[in-house]
Amino acid sequence: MALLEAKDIYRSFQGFLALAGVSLSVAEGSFHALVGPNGAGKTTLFNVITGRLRPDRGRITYEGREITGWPTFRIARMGLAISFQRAQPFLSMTVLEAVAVACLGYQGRTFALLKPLRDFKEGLAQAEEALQKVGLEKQSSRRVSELPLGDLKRLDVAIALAGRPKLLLLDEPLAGLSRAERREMVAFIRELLRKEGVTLLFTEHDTEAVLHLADRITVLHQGRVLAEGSPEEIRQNAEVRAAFLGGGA
Ligand SMILES: Nc1ncnc2c1ncn2[C@@H]1O[C@H](COP(=O)(O)OP(=O)(O)OP(=O)(O)O)[C@@H](O)[C@H]1O
Repeated sequence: MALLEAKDIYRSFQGFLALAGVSLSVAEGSFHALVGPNGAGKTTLFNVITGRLRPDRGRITYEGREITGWPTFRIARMGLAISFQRAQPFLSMTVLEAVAVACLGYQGRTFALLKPLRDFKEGLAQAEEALQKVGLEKQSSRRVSELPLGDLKRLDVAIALAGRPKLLLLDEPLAGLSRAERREMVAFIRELLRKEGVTLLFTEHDTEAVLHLADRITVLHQGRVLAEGSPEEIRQNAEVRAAFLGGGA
């Protein structure tokens, strides 16, 4: 069954068509990659799915419910997680505080004058659990801004998992990592999400990692779906090889 569906999505920027009728179906339990050369429209589609951008046309459904145009926070509360780690306010917090604040945010709580301590303690307990899941418990009192990139990416996942999502969206989770770190990150994502039963939709430029991690791949090119299939089908698709895989992107 499809957990997420995008149907015939159009989105333009000042007359430039970034998405020209894209459809995508993410099956529950799958690891689905969205790939394509620079400017193909991947981030724009992510932003439309998560409510950061409104599509000009088309529909997004999640668990069979139409969510097109819903605000991001409402979509997040339905169990569709996106990463927050690069948001400025998080950088000055400790690792534990960043995850705790995210936990409270998912539950629609804030630091009000009344009951803040009890809520925050609950948030901290959940945050500790999330940090253990990603192996960052020893870093919990470090500032987010001091973390090496590999740990920042794990924090990204911890923050997303704190909302107990069904679907996780990761935009280039391996960007900036060394070859060895990328391998480790792929194994980490795969094991953790399988254990948690989380469906994954991700973008990534590292072709080797995509072929290892994904069980379904959609290839975007110039705002359109060029191909869709299993890693093996995509690897053998001549059009894809010409437009993308052979291009070293
Ligand atoms: N806010 C914006 N204003 C104007 N043009 C935009 C905007 N956002 C995206 N675009 C354009 O839309 C096209 C698709 O961009 P998008 O960022 O979705 O591509 P992408 O596939 O994510 O690329 P990359 O792999 O480089 O991140 C690009 O030509 C980009 O310049």
